[in-house]
Amino acid sequence: MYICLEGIDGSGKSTQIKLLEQWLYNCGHEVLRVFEPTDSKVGRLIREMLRNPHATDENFQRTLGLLFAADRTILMDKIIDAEVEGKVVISDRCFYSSIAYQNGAEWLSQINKFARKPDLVLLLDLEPETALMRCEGKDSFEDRSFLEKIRKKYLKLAKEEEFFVVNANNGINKVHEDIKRIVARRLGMCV
Ligand SMILES: Nc1ncnc2c1ncn2[C@@H]1O[C@H](COP(=O)(O)OP(=O)(O)OP(=O)(O)O)[C@@H](O)[C@H]1O
Ligand SMILES: Cc1cn([C@H]2C[C@H](O)[C@@H](COP(=O)(O)O)O2)c(=O)[nH]c1=O
Repeated sequence: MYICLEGIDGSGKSTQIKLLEQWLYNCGHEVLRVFEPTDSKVGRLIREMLRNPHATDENFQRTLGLLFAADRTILMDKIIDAEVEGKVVISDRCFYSSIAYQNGAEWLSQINKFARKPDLVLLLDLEPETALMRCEGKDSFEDRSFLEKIRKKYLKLAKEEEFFVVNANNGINKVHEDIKRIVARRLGMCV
């Protein structure tokens, strides 16, 4: 089972994924936690590029789209191996981040054709204003109007791809409870 948490910067993905990992582990599941960009050479290059002040330029975004696809392709073996071993894979972002953040769904789908689609996607949804207040100015995408656009794209994707939308305006514990309920149902567990 491959589960992905998506959402704009500062929506609480890292916080929730750690709680989810601990809960799944306590319930007796073997878990692999991954994140994108990864800590591969390509992932580290991406993080460096994200510090660029021109990060929202069109060609810069195209280059990032290609690098994210490469980074993701490298990650796939690890995910597939873990699934074969019966682990639950939980991922902080996946292919859908590229669709939301970079432009051009068609060419992005082409270059991501080796990326496995998650079995379950949870979208942590909240207003960019709140997300920005929670962030610490970590990278150059943290701009209100930009995040507004990204949020709209995510909500559109959620309808098209049947994501579970979680209200991330709530407190950490309530968001965790909501996520647990959705994941438990999918894994056939009781909460
Ligand atoms: N539900 C919540 N209510 C209030 N604060 C929260 C909540 N969830 C997370 N936070 C805080 O908001 C900040 C951002 O959270 P977190 O790093 O988990 O988000 P993220 O989606 O992983 O961000 P990014 O995409 O930028 O890495 C952290 O300081 C975290 O403690
Ligand atoms: C996977 C992926 C990520 N991004 C962006 C989204 C964020 O601004 C950063 C990643 O940092 P975070 O700590 O996980 O928030 O990268 C993107 O633009 N495209 C992608 O495919």
